[in-house]
Amino acid sequence: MAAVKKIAVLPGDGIGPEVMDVAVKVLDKVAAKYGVSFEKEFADVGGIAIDNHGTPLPESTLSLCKASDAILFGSVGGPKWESLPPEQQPERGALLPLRKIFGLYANLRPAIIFPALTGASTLKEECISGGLDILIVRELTGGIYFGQPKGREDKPERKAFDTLVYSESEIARIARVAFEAAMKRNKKLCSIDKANVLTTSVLWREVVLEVAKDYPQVELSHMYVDNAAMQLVRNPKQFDVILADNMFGDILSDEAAMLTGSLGMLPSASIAESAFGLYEPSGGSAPDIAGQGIANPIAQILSAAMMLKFSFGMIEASDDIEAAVRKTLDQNFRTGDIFSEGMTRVNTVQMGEKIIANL
Ligand SMILES: NC(=O)c1ccc[n+]([C@@H]2O[C@H](COP(=O)([O-])OP(=O)(O)OC[C@H]3O[C@@H](n4cnc5c(N)ncnc54)[C@H](O)[C@@H]3O)[C@@H](O)[C@H]2O)c1
Ligand SMILES: CC(C)[C@H](C(=O)O)[C@@H](O)C(=O)O
Ligand SMILES: [Mg+2]
Repeated sequence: MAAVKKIAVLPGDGIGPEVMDVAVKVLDKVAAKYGVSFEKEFADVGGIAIDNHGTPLPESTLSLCKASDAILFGSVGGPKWESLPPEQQPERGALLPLRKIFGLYANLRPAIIFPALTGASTLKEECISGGLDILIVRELTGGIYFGQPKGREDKPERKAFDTLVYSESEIARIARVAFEAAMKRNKKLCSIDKANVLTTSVLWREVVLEVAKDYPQVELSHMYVDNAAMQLVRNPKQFDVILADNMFGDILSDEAAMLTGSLGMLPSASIAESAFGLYEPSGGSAPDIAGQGIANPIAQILSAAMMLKFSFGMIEASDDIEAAVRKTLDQNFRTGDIFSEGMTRVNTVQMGEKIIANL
């Protein structure tokens, strides 16, 4: 019997608990099928933690994460907590500290168009025919999200500032992750920057070029972020692996999500130097549809699959989940966000049941 893996399950806010419920049931099915055991412990994070404990990242939640092998995260935030001081809000008070505390510097966001979903993409069929498979590698613990100083002054007029800073070691380690990923894929890497304006980007390009010397088989290109945003919708098939800093990667991954049909399809893995990781959908708590039971649970389910692969080394089980998702889409089941004429509309729970039946 394999060692028991301990998972800190943090559903969070909005659609988080709705889609997490389904992902946990998928894990139960995997456990039964593979004769493994997952010890899942739930804790509050984000807005719900503010409501229940007065803080978005309670000490008890943090200790649970520290005692676990991985974190399965839903999403945090929503209108209810938006007027709190920024540092006390769910995003800045819980999600960003978790990323920093656990050194989760490598954020992998695969944007895959399942062939059955080409019709759900906003792009013309010919741009994505044959499917699409892009991996965005986003730096997650540096850049403008964390640089100091950061703050505001109110006199003589209101002024606010964030600092964009990157060191060569931060750039080199994320570049290595991207090159390694490219080696396992189509050996193409596009590094995104704004080197025509930003000094950090000049260093970014310099260091990426140095790391590239260790990966002569990888075809490396550089692209300014504004052009990249345009190229992603013009001809997304030119990309294999995209490497980006924290903020550019945030923006481009939402854009890439839409190519796949919906933000509800895009999972993510945030990993540390060790096998430890936090796994969450790339999208958020979707307050506009929360509480209606209609959210797409696939991003959360595929995030759990990434956890099996990257933190637990359970490649076969992970592939199995992906295959079950693929089969369910081939059977024409669709939540509202990816629904189109002639398909069978299902809600969150039903989508989960269909996927589990295909596992
Ligand atoms: N990792 C996170 O916890 C995370 C990520 C992004 C945003 N947020 C937070 O979420 C809140 C809402 O942010 P937002 O509205 O800008 O972005 P969002 O990602 O929550 O929603 C954007 C759009 O995508 C749709 N969408 C997202 N996930 C979906 C799913 N699974 N199924 C169907 N549709 C889905 C939403 O309905 C909405 O129309 C904010 O408080 C934001 O800070 C949290
Ligand atoms: C909620 C927010 C802090 C977060 C980010 O910007 O990293 C989100 O947009 C994401 O993409 O995970
Ligand atoms: Mg984002």
